[in-house]
Amino acid sequence: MSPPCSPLDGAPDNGPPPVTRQGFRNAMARLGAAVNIVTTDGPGGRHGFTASAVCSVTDSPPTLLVCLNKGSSAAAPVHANGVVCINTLAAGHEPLSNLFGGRTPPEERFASGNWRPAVTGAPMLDGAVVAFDCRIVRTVEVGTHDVLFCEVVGVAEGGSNESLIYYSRRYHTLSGPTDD
Ligand SMILES: NC(=O)C1=CN([C@@H]2O[C@H](COP(=O)(O)OP(=O)(O)OC[C@H]3O[C@@H](n4cnc5c(N)ncnc54)[C@H](O)[C@@H]3O)[C@@H](O)[C@H]2O)C=CC1
Ligand SMILES: Cc1cc2nc3c(=O)[nH]c(=O)nc-3n(C[C@H](O)[C@H](O)[C@H](O)COP(=O)(O)O)c2cc1C
Repeated sequence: MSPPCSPLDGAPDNGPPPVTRQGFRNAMARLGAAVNIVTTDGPGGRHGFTASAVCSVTDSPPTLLVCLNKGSSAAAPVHANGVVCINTLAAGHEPLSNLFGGRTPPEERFASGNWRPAVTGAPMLDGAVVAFDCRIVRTVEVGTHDVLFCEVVGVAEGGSNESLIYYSRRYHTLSGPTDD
């Protein structure tokens, strides 16, 4: 019987393999993830960035985490405002994802899509699969990123049941059940 999975490339017999940045990224490219636009607004100004590194932490209190590159132009506004809205993208939002994932000035990013302020003031996207309005309750610095722990103070579920997924460095669409 064949083994359940192949041996890891480059794994020596006597210890853990060295993992390079590129090796880690290649491995991470094998994981599918929802695509989100994480927005903020307040005294630090309006900003937003595309993020796949978003994860549920606990339901009591309802908390998500977001990993934000410290070098991103969104980092200073996010920390100054202390609030974010995590907008999970639907099928057809690929251009919006690229806009918020590229080196585009913040105001040009918000020229596309319909945005309205959530209770915290962070922009919420019309047509998102779901949007989580959050206050940042804790930040932990790990390497190049800040891990933002975000307490969810409001949820808006959208009408679309087709989610945008990032997998193998490309966008895909995942369909949920239909009502009929
Ligand atoms: N967590 C992050 O900060 C992520 C950043 N990106 C950005 O988008 C660009 C294009 O990404 P891909 O086309 O997927 O090719 P890629 O080869 O740069 O990344 C492959 C995968 O590695 C992970 N990754 C990439 N950069 C990372 C980082 N700085 N820290 C932690 N994990 C990271 C992500 O899961 C990503 O999908 C990347 O160069 C990166 O700047 C993309 C996904 C996640
Ligand atoms: C599909 C996708 C997923 C991404 N995920 C993350 C992420 O989880 N965390 C992060 O800090 N940057 C992530 N990025 C990169 C940021 O969106 C991008 O660096 C930022 O919007 C542009 O940086 P700038 O504002 O400094 O120009 C992602 C980009 C793409 C296209």
